[in-house]
Amino acid sequence: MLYHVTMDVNIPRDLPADERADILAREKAYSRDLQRQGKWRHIWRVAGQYANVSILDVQDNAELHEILSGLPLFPFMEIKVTPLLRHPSAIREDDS
Ligand SMILES: O=C(O)CC1=CCC(=O)O1
Repeated sequence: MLYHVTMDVNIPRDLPADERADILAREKAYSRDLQRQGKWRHIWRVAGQYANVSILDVQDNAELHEILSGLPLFPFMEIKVTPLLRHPSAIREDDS
């Protein structure tokens, strides 16, 4: 199943710099691993915001929840999920 996910990040200003750097490094490794697995298909920065728009391709709601709640930045994110399905007018065969 495909999901459109928006992640707004809000890291507290008083978080120690070394802790912040550690979380960001783990976040990057975690998302890159999922991208390599094909589960995290797209990640885009939202211009002018500390936020991203992502497309995830996972088995079901339970797997999506497991992945999102495992994000190192999860405690500092507001996440919105929209389930997607193929549009009847879509012409790309390799994109569902
Ligand atoms: O910087 C972000 O948008 C948060 C994030 C999610 C996955 C990742 O690598 O960074």
